[in-house]
Order: sequence, then C-alpha cells, then structure tokens
Amino acid sequence: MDMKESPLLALENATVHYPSSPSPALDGVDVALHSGERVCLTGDNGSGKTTLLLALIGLRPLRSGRLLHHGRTVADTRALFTLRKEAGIVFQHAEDQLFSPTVLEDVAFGPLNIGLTPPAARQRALEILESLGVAVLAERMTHTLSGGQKRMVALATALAMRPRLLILDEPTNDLDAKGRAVLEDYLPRSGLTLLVVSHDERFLDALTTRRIHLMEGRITGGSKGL
Ligand SMILES: Nc1ncnc2c1ncn2[C@@H]1O[C@H](COP(=O)(O)OP(=O)(O)OP(=O)(O)O)[C@@H](O)[C@H]1O
Repeated sequence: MDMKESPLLALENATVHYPSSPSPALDGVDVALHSGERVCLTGDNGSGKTTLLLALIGLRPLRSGRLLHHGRTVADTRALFTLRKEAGIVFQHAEDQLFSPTVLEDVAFGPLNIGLTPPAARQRALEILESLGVAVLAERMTHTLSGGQKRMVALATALAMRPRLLILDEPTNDLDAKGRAVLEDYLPRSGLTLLVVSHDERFLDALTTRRIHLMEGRITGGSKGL
C-alpha cells in the first residue's frame, strides 16, 4: 500500500457498545479523515457524534472493526501513543481539561511534559494565547474564567502540543462573535486537519470542507471520505 495515500485516521466497520445500553452507539461505521481536510460531523442528540470522535483517537474501545492510523491498525499501546501525539481534542465541556491554577501553567503543561524547558514552554504557551487573542488571560486563575474564555484556553492547551489533527466538540458553545471570528480565521490558516462536531451551521459553512451525518450510530449522509 502507498502510505502517502492512506488517510490520517480511519475507522473500518466500527461498532461501539456502552454496557448499560442495548443498542450500539456506533453501528458498523466506515469513515476516513485525510490530511488537510476540515470535516464536520452532524447528527441529532445521541446519534453517536462524541462516541465517534472518541473512537477515532482510541479513547473509546471498539467492540468490532478497526481503527487505522496512516493505514496501520492501531493495535497496541505504542501505536495508540503515536496516534495521540498527532491528534488533539477539545471536549464539549472545556473545563474538563483545565486543571492548573493559572491559564499560562495550563497551556504550558503539555509542552513541559514532552520535555520543553520552562522558558520554552512558557514562550510557546504565550504565543498560542496571543494567536487566539487571549494573551490577556495568561496570569488569570483558570477557575475564574467565563465559559467562552475556558473554551479558548482549552483550545490553546490542545494547540500547544502542535497536533496535526484537531478534534473539536461543539467549539463555538459559549463563544461570542469575536471568539467565533478568531476561530474562523485561525483554524483554516493553521493548516490543521480538523474534525468538528457542531450544530452551528454558520460556523460549519465558514470552516469545513466536507460533511458527515450520523443517525442512530450509522453514517447516513455526507461523504465518508473513503
Ligand atoms: N458513558 C455512556 N454510557 C452509556 N451510554 C452512553 C454513554 N455515552 C453515550 N452513551 C449513549 O450512546 C449514544 C451516543 O451518545 P453520544 O454522546 O456519542 O451522542 P452525540 O451525538 O454526541 O450526542 P449529543 O449531540 O447530545 O452530544 C446515546 O444513546 C448515549 O445515551
């Protein structure tokens, strides 16, 4: 197989079950994400969007089917680790991923963890906060931020790891028009491969290049990218 042609991430015939639920949350899903694409994932509440995001980065185990990273099955912890280095995620509830006392410490945490020196990590964190227009928040206590500010900071923590792929679950929730405009400007210019779950049609139109639609755990519309 020509590895250049392989999608960055793909699921093949993927099925996910939650123990407490009789019907599958994902039911035989085939989907592929190629480098440079900006894909949106739509569907009703409970249709499986978040489950699909989690399955794509190996955070939700498959009952059957395969997860592929650059065309190779993600079959062990090492493969999962390599995948996670490339893929950042910002959860629907942004505060779930903020845990340091200050904004700057939170954004610098990942870079420090992968071995940057404290000054280099601080510099990287400041640059990212600056590029998202929220450098003024750097010294703020994280728990005092507004919902929209928390969302921007959570995005900064993901970007600080310099992922190739960014997965965003309802990124415009709590954002005002200015925050939304920053994302609409920054994300396409970043060159990142994007997978975005959103009900915000205007935002999706401005940002994404392809659409996938889920219904009751199955892909029923858009293009699977296969
Ligand atoms: N931890 C869990 N335990 C049991 N069932 C779950 C769990 N998480 C999700 N589900 C169920 O799996 C199905 C898909 O949920 P999921 O959160 O993926 O949907 P969604 O499309 O992201 O929904 P929303 O738009 O409301 O965020 C739903 O029926 C949901 O109730």
